[in-house]
Amino acid sequence: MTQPRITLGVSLKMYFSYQQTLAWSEEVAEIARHHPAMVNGEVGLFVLPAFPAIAAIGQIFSATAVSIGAQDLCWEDSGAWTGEVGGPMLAELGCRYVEIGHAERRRHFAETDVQIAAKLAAALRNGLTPVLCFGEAQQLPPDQAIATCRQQLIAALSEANRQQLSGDVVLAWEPQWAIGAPAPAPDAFIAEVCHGLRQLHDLGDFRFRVIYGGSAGPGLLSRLGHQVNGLFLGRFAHQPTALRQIIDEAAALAATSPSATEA
Ligand SMILES: O=C(CO)COP(=O)(O)O
Repeated sequence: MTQPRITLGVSLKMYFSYQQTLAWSEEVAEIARHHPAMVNGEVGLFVLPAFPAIAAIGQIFSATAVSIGAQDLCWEDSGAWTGEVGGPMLAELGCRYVEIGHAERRRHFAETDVQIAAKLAAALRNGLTPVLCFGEAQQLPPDQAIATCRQQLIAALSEANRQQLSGDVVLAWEPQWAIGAPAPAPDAFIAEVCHGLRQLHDLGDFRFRVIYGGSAGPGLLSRLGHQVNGLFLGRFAHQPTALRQIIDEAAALAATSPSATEA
């Protein structure tokens, strides 16, 4: 499948109630139905709600270009895994994306590199595009941040590589210190690290898009230009008007994309 020139993702984390999730999705679907860059596929948007809202927002976004996904999955496909949700059910529900390894899951639920690698393989095995989250814990110079991220990526992709799986993977680089902060990481730092991450070519048989997350909001994409393939949004997409502004910025960027197929 042809990739959008700019990819935007929104994780709603656990911020919204069920009804708030539906109301927000209705407003975003309305934007997506009319935005030329979304209708023509130049700007892609995926939305990751809490599990119970997946089916309902799948209906809301059904006649739009917006893809849906989940914020996590089990590394096993079925069986005695109380409380877990497997990739086959996510695929059945119409998910195209699944987030893996977010810093909050590592921190609060003690997710390990081994579990994250198994989840990534489970996603690919079930035809889901992993949104692989990674990022350095402390502020580091760009070269050290890239080296730290590279190690995390090698670990996260190891099981998929061992099983000779391939496919699209969204690399959602989120410096942990920039998540939930008042402002994103400095523009020049984001640009340099994303450039470095896009130069990593020895990670396996995957097609990567590198998107930045961590207090990303309106204005950032225009400032970064073609240094990134897109953004992974949290709080600053809660207002549909702010998300529309970011989609406008993505559309402007897509229109000046150096490549017809990939930013
Ligand atoms: O973690 C993030 C996206 O998953 C970023 O969240 P914030 O933009 O709210 O910091």
